[in-house]
Amino acid sequence: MTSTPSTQASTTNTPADTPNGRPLRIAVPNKGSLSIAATDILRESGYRQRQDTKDLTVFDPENGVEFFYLRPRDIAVYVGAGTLDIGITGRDLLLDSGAAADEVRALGFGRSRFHYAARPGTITSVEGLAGKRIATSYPGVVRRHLADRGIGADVVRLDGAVETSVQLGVADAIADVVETGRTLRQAGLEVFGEPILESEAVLITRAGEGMPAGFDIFRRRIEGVLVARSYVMMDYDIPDEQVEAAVALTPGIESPTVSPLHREGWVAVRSMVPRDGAQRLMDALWQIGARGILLTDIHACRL
Ligand SMILES: Nc1ncnc2c1ncn2[C@@H]1O[C@H](COP(=O)(O)OP(=O)(O)OP(=O)(O)O)[C@@H](O)[C@H]1O
Ligand SMILES: O=P(O)(O)OC[C@H]1O[C@H](OP(=O)(O)OP(=O)(O)O)[C@H](O)[C@@H]1O
Ligand SMILES: [Mg+2]
Repeated sequence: MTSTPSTQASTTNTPADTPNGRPLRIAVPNKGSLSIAATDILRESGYRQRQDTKDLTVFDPENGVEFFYLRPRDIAVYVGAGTLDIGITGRDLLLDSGAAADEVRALGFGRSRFHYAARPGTITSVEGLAGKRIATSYPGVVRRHLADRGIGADVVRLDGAVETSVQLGVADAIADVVETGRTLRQAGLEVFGEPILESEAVLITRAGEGMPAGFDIFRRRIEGVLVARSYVMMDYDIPDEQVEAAVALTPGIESPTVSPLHREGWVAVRSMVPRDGAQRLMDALWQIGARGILLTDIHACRL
């Protein structure tokens, strides 16, 4: 990818400058596996998002940001060129683009592995790829992976449905995104070798530049939502003599809140706990005498 695309905001809500200078410009996947989860996290972070999947841009003047809905593959190119300040894209797409953009935060959705695969028994190791044809939509990632290992192979670039290329005789092996493995099985292919990389959605900014103005607030909002998703609030009542044992089980992020109860000899404890394992924690608290144990969702936070 060598060209630098220009941004063309072509909706009616083109922004004027915000009072604090120009808005922060953020690239969001317009379709594909990352699109819905990306707009969900932005909406939960309090940003205005598009109502219609055909909208190309959304201006959010209250928050001083403008969103550009772009092909996920192009997002790193815009951010690397400095045309846009921040992007949400896949780590694999960022690496494939070779753009001058850096991953600043993993976002915990759009997880996948990138693997080589072939018909069982034909190619069973990365070394076995020497002299073969490998079909992929990620030629940058694959060429680098092969070059690092000194393996010469012919990389065939396809836009999608890469798994079918072996059956059609276009390639001997493929390198592609694997999520459940269903597509590979359907095509009669099997992965071999270690995963080439593990990917998920990431926040990216331009490499070598300081963080763009306004980035701190944006990042804090996103982090607030991610923490809120992975933690729950736990409340319980416990006899005084068991408080230390209970607090050891639920240490919270900084320190749990312990408040007096009207009932003599008892206190109420409130603490954030990881969502995973919260039920086991409730069992353990019950065992040591806690009662009235409540779990509630957190929608957003600043820690
Ligand atoms: N099951 C999946 N299939 C494809 N990409 C996935 C999957 N799960 C996660 N991803 C991630 O989504 C990004 C690819 O997004 P992209 O929109 O280009 O492909 P897509 O979901 O295949 O969309 P489309 O094929 O409709 O263009 C990559 O970062 C990839 O790792
Ligand atoms: O392991 P799985 O759960 O089967 O998912 C992985 C498949 O999904 C994606 O294809 P997509 O449907 O996006 O079609 P495409 O190849 O045309 O992009 C990806 O390219 C793999 O083919
Ligand atoms: Mg696809």
